[in-house]
Amino acid sequence: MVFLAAPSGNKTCIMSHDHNLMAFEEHGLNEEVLNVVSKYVEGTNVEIQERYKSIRENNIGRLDQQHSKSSGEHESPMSMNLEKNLSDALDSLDNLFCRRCLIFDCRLHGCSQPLTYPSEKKTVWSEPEGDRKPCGDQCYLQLKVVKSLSKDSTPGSFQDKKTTIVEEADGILAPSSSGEPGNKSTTLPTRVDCHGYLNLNDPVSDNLGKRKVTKQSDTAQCDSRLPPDSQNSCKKLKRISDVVTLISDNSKNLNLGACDENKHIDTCEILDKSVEHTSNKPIAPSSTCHNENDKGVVDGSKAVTNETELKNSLSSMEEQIDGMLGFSYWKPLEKELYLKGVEMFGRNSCLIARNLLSGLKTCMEISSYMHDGGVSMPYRSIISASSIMNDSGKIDTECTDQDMPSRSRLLRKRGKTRKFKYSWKSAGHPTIWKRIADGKNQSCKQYTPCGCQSMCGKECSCLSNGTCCEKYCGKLWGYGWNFDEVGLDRWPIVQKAAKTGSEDAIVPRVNAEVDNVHALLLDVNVIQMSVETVGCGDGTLGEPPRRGQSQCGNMRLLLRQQQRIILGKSDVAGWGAFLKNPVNKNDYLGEYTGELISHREADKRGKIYDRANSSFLFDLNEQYVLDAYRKGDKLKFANHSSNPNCYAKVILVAGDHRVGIFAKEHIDASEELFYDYCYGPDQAPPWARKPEGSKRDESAVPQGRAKKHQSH
Ligand SMILES: C[S@@+](CC[C@H](N)C(=O)[O-])C[C@H]1O[C@@H](n2cnc3c(N)ncnc32)[C@H](O)[C@@H]1O
Repeated sequence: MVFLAAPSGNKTCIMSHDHNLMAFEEHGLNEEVLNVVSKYVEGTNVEIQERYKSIRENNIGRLDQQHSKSSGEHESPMSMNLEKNLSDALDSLDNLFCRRCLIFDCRLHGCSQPLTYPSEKKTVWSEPEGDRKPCGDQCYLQLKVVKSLSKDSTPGSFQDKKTTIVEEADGILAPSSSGEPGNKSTTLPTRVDCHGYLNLNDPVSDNLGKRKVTKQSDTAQCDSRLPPDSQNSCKKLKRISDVVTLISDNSKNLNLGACDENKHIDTCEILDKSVEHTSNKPIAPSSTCHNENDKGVVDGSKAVTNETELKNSLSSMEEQIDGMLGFSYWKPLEKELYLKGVEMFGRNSCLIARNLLSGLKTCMEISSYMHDGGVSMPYRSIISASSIMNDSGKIDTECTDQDMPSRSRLLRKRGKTRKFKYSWKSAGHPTIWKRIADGKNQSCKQYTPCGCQSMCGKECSCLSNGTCCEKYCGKLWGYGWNFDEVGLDRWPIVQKAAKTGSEDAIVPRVNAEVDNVHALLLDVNVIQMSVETVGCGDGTLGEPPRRGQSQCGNMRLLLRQQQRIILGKSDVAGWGAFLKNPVNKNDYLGEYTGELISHREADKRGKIYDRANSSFLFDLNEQYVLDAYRKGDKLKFANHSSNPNCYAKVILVAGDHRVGIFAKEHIDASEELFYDYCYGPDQAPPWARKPEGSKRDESAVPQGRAKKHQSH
């Protein structure tokens, strides 16, 4: 029984806790449950019982109503309620969780980011599979350790016993492939504890040898001439028989860890009964399962007269077994979280476990579920009450990643009409990416360095790609590395080297492979730089780089090399931004930051802001608007002027559009900063309208680029 309440010592109000309610719903209102719950919540058993009853009475009408509407899913009202809450919570997760930064409410990448598919996910931020480190004791990668151990095995080792369990650990095979010759069959953890994972540290794991493990050829022995349904039933049957055999064989030796030994024995008894029950079902000759291992478990020679009955029987039996073993029984809530995890992180059980199923399922369990057709399980529950068959009679474990129904399809099947948020077309990419998608910038990639051997000029590929120089640009690789990569303590050395060009601290020629450069930079003794070739342009879209600068212009935003800004009472309106130290023309002053919101959202907010005659909206690109009302830096207080001393520029930095504020001229210390909000024609509020006859300052922000949102 899993209780999700606060741990003891931090008692919580039971009846406000859906989870505890669920416990009663699931396990009944008996003494044992009450005892457990009372450990976590205030009150005596009687009080808890009474409170539960009263809350249930209050809720039951509403919940039952919901329940009766459900289409054949046999879930408790409480769990449905939980699912509903979960669905709401997942909505926020969808909207607010940044797939790139892996934080909530990231201000660089905006809301409702597009779904990232596993294949894409890996290239964006996941480590390659091979480099991945186990996420913990219960990581599925731990099974790889077994695999590597087994390679060096002596007689009696895992490999020697031809177990396929270690192969499963690779997380490659889905049960769907199990029927093909040469493929590995579904396997089970050798040592099953309450959580159903393999405890490699336990000598009991050696019991693997006693298990009648499924051999590679087992599944192939299912008659390939049988119809798919029968073959799959056969495989399913075998899997169950494996479990039973495993349990039976090891029942005396297995230490179930936290499990009660008696409970385990009970489990075996029940399993035996289940098996008996199943084996009594006649099996058709055509469905014969010629598996030696199944002997004594399922009589493969008997005829099936009612295949549906068999399937149902298998289904319920497997559920029963799964539930008892605890490792593959997935509650609707967990399935939902799992599905969401796959959407967000791809088939990465480590990340799913850590981010979405922490405390509910281990990485190994998730991995096993994933490769056991788990991806399709929620689908299964929607289509059919049976846990085996779907509408078309295909066994669901046949579903692969590609088969996985999209969330929208799931929702449609549930009768919901929520708008599908994740489509490739509605992707919230910055404008430049859209242009790439339109085919206008085919060669542009996010981190493609320009490779200019000397000062970037008009020929710089960054410019022709429509993107700015990024951190790997040019010869001055050192400047392309941020603090995280070089190390904060070493960065000043790199900077100094870049500025002075002193050859004692540095040696040119760092334009090697990126990885090598990384390595070189970590050891500053061997850093080599070509200092005379600094400068990759200032990263402004479409603008040629500036020559003669002592450093690469586009690094300033990235490196946050900004001026000190002071907040003070404006000479013009409300608060204003002031400069602490003097700056020169074109110096970078700082960034205009805020919440990244859609234009639609900005329109809504703009109406509200306009009523207060104070707006912090800034049009970033075709997709996004920055709203600095709640978030942002001091520069958000810079006021508008048609004759400003600053200008704002949208710059593409490492794939993100960001707004830099630059000095339009020399500015003295303590001066107030102004820039042109660039309101569109006829849209400027009265205070932003130019006096009659005055000429617009065309050198300011280009029209349609960095401009205040058109609300006034
Ligand atoms: C981004 S805020 C600037 C900070 C603002 N002064 C404050 O105290 O919060 C923009 C708002 O400041 C006011 N504002 C900015 N420039 C102005 C100007 N030149 N004249 C009058 N009001 C101005 C407008 O209300 C505008 O919506």
